[in-house]
Amino acid sequence: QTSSGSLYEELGSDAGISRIVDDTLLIVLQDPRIKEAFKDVNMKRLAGLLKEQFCEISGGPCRYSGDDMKLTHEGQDVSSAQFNALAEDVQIAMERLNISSSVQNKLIARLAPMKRDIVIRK
Ligand code: HEM
Repeated sequence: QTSSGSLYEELGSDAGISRIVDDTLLIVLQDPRIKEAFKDVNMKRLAGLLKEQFCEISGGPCRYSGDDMKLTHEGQDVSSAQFNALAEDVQIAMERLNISSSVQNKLIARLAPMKRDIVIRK
């Protein structure tokens, strides 16, 4: 970890983010709290978009090419508990990849503000 390093670099750049996203989605598909929501979703496509998104929000060189979070999750009826479950799954994936908790917390902190767009239901 260099002093000039962005969160993107701390996460292991493209290869590291790729592993985080792939592992997260495997955990999500086993997670009884949220797996149902993804049963008809093209997971390969979702993985590609999440990689772009995580890269961009961590200060990497990618640009997210998907739909905005509000539009995407409208009609999914995502609850606050489900949002928290997904964030927890991202954290579990990072923990298993031996990413330090300070770096884990930084990524989670950048995902947290998306909650207001993703969760409509109170
Ligand atoms: C930190 C939280 C989350 C992030 C960053 C996130 C991010 C994304 C992204 C980038 C996409 C792809 C957008 C596109 O298709 O253009 C997506 C799609 C989707 N998300 Fe989320 N999401 C989050 C939470 C959730 C939760 C909690 C649920 C449900 C339990 C959920 C359900 C879905 C579903 C079902 C799709 C696929 C929509 C479709 O292809 O029709 N998401 N999400």
